Amino acid sequence: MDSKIIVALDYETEAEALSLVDQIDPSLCRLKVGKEMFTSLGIHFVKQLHERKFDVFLDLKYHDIPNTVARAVRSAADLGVWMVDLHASGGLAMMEEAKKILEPYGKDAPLLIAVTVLTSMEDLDLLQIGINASPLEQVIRLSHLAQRAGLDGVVCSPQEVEILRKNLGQDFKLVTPGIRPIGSEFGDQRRVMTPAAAVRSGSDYLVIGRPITQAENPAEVLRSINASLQNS
Ligand SMILES: O=c1ccn([C@@H]2O[C@H](COP(=O)(O)O)[C@@H](O)[C@H]2O)c(=O)[nH]1
Repeated sequence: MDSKIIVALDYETEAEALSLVDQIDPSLCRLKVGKEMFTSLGIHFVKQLHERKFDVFLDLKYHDIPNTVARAVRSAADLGVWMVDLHASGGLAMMEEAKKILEPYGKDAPLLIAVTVLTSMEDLDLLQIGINASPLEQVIRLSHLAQRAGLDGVVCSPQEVEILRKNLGQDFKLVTPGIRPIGSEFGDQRRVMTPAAAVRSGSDYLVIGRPITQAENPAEVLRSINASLQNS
């Protein structure tokens, strides 16, 4: 099975994360390492996941001058991650330089995707940082920019997937956090959807953290979400 689920391993300790990882199989999901675990554990942790044959999405959301971001992306490629991301709001030149530095890696290059508008943000949040556009308008604008830079896809809310798919084609990867199974708490997420609805809308990958990681039996919840996607 090639699961669409990417589990966001947002844990305080390596032991907690590995206790889940060691109960599951790479056919059930890919794994996302974000700022919390990478800051405390670094590449050693990513290597442990690779040793267990999991594909790793390194979610550090780079945002800096083009040279700095491109070099960070190259380090991610050298680490052998499956996917890596940057913020589209860093601009076209930054995204182009990051894409260019991956050319020597050919088919071994990681997927390079751009974060558009964080799924925790709504209209007011954008207004407060000087963006007078709805999240949807801004996501569309930044997704077109990412595609123009040659990136492989974007991170967006599942609520934006249908329209992006029509505009950007079948091959452009749409990676969606903001996934909340019925009955689970939204927490800080705002632009959300259930796993099955996200898949029906056309999401390529569903990033799911707390609904799995904070569950009493995370491995069981992962299995049941996978099962719910079989008929979507
Ligand atoms: O727009 C974005 C971009 C990234 N994320 C990350 O996804 C997970 C979601 O975790 P949940 O616990 O399911 O909310 C988390 O690691 C975020 O850093 C996002 O949520 N939204």
